Amino acid sequence: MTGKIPATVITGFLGAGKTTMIRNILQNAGGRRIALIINEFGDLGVDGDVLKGCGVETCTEDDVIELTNGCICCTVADDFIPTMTALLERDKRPDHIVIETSGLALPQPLIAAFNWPDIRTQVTVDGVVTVVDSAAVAAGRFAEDHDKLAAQRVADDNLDHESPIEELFEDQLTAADLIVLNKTDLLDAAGLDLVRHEVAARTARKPVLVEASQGAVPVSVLLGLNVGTESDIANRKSHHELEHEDGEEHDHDEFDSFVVALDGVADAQVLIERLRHVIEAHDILRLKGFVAIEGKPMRLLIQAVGSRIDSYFDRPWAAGEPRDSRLVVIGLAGLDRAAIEQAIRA
Ligand SMILES: Nc1nc2c(ncn2[C@@H]2O[C@H](COP(=O)(O)OP(=O)(O)OP(=O)(O)O)[C@@H](O)[C@H]2O)c(=O)[nH]1
Repeated sequence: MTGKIPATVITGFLGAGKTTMIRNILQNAGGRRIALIINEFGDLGVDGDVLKGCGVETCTEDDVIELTNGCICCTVADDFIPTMTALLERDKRPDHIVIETSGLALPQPLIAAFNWPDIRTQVTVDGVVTVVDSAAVAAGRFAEDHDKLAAQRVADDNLDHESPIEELFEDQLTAADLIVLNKTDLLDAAGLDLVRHEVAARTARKPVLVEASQGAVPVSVLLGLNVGTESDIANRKSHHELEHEDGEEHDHDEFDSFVVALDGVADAQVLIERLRHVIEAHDILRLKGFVAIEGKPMRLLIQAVGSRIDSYFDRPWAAGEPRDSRLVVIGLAGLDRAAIEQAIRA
């Protein structure tokens, strides 16, 4: 075996643009054989599907491995390590491994897993890239919402944290070797300046910041950082690790996710307007999935981050493929599932 295989960990909050950036990496890989490990919260596998459908020749279905368990950090031993081991046993080993964490994952335990004896000898963390939704930062989505927190505390005595979203955002920044301020197309210069300061203020470390739109960062900037991050975990502790130095497990009770299945949808625009309304009424953080529109040969991909909704027909339904319409909904714990399902299906 020649040197260790570099692995890039791509993290960032729900909807920041991780999958979009990875797609850009695959399209510009320059012949490099890249294996992808993708983890998603909410078991619908939308990201894997988007990437498998990206039509990049160098990226075959075999090279996209999905861990649909939701939280890479909690499943490190159960899922991630055997997946990684199997990948390393393949005849054709990848030149580079890219791991997309779920938008709700703490990257720290994942990075620590690279110190497992079987893995450490064969792979090294090239670097941790944290993708930031600059528009969401500018809109104050990661700043503490005191009213909402107070309401959550009333509902749950055990809430020992500050805002779970804010903590997670900071933990993902703290893990970074490189921070991509994405979605700059949605901001003006002053807004971007504010985001730069806000992000820098939320991590004691000083990782490099790059700005991007649609995750378009040159591959030469993203890959080949050569940091060996697994040897530097002591400097990147999460809030949770700092609070519980005994390494107590964290859980995701703070977030909630479920899938809504729809029957035939007649009009895409009507559905999207309805979704916008539901997202705002129920404070949904992320909603995505595929929908069959009656009479249309293509499936509609829906991607909502907060109340910003993107949608496009991504590919024709395959012959014999069930035309299922399913949307994954993610929000803070306590989502009113029955009301949301009813409103989406109305
Ligand atoms: N306007 C704008 N939209 C973007 C940009 N980058 C990504 N998006 C959109 O934001 C939405 C979420 O992008 P994804 O790449 O799926 O985000 P993600 O971080 O992988 O999301 P999760 O896996 O759910 O955490 C999609 O609708 C993208 O098209 C950008 O730079 N500008």
